[in-house]
Amino acid sequence: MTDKLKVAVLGASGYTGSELVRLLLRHPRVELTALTADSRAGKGMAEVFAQFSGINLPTLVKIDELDLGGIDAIFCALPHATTQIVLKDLLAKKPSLKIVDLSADFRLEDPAAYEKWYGHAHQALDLQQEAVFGLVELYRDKIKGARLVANPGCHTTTSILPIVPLLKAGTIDADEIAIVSATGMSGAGRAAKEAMLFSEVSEGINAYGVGNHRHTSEFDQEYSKAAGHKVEASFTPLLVPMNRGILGTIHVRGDARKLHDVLSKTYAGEHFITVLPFGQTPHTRHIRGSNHVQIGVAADRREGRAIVISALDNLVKGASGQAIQNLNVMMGWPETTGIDQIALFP
Ligand SMILES: NC(=O)C1=CN([C@@H]2O[C@H](COP(=O)(O)OP(=O)(O)OC[C@H]3O[C@@H](n4cnc5c(N)ncnc54)[C@H](OP(=O)(O)O)[C@@H]3O)[C@@H](O)[C@H]2O)C=CC1
Ligand SMILES: CC(=O)N[C@@H](CCC(=O)OP(=O)(O)O)C(=O)O
Repeated sequence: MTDKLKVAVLGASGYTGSELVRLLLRHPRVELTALTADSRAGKGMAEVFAQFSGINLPTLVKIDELDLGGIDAIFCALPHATTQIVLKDLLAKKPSLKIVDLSADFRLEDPAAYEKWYGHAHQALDLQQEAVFGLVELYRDKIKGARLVANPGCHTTTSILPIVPLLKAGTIDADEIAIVSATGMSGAGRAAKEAMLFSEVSEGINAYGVGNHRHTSEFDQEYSKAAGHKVEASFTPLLVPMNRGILGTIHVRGDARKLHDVLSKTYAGEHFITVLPFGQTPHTRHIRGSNHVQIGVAADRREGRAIVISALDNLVKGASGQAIQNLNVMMGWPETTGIDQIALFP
């Protein structure tokens, strides 16, 4: 037990926090030392999530009750804006902490872009500059030496992974990328919201954040870096009445066979990314509960255009699984440690 990394999960009473606890309980090199909550502080995990009944876990405490002396690393699963204030304070108290943050607070490199998309000035600019964008398959080397890693958003992980290699290879027209990304409802978190009630969401599907969803800023940043010039993709998220999963459908201009070839070669050695045979496209059922991403490429009937489809679980590769993959890289552990389970199917 003594050589295990002592880990705290901030926001363990939320969806991504509880998913971290579920996954970390199977991680052989981590000891879950502290769990925090806000309104649910003082409760046991089993009172908040019955799936943890009978499991021995620390009681949920407020963040200011944490004993940092006994903590080596932190997963932060708190709301945007709150996160930057909390992490600035914790790192000032204990600079040696390793942190993987699941919020959007440290994903954008440009403070002006943050201010534009999030409506206020960043409160921890030094940390924003220090943070590494936590998409392991693209930034593995930088993540290795990082103290603070910013896990990307779930919609963005889904559609950055297939498009960045194509932009780097110059095989698609950077001015013609249109993403429609369908998400399950757990992406909205556990806090009660009228728009997320069963009767508001079931038996229907709707677009939201049309033309101005804040994830657009992450696409702009990563697509522009890959292309070497400014890229602005079109992005429309859809809310569908399922619990987990994201399916990104991306329309591009390029030769479908070539795109498939580039993606197959790029991801040939990646454990968590599967490029399906040409013409075959993924289903969210086949990645549910796993850290895997499945990518398909099909030819559009219009010559010179292609359709790329990508699927992942928003709570795993889109959040908590990817966060653990990041910690594994930061610690120099095998990248799949604790997160190599196959999807839950049917
Ligand atoms: N859900 C998803 O699929 C994804 C979410 N994310 C991001 O991850 C983060 C967490 O999301 P999610 O788990 O869905 O959110 P939830 O709403 O389910 O959980 C939020 C957690 O934060 C705690 N909390 C809320 N306000 C405060 C505060 N002021 N101080 C301290 N703790 C607070 C809550 O405590 P309590 O319940 O006790 O009030 C709860 O534990 C967000 O930044 C989100 O954008 C990123 C990728 C995917
Ligand atoms: C259904 C739903 O509301 N989903 C969230 C995505 C959550 C996520 O990945 O992203 P952030 O960490 O950037 O919040 C949304 O569209 O804002």
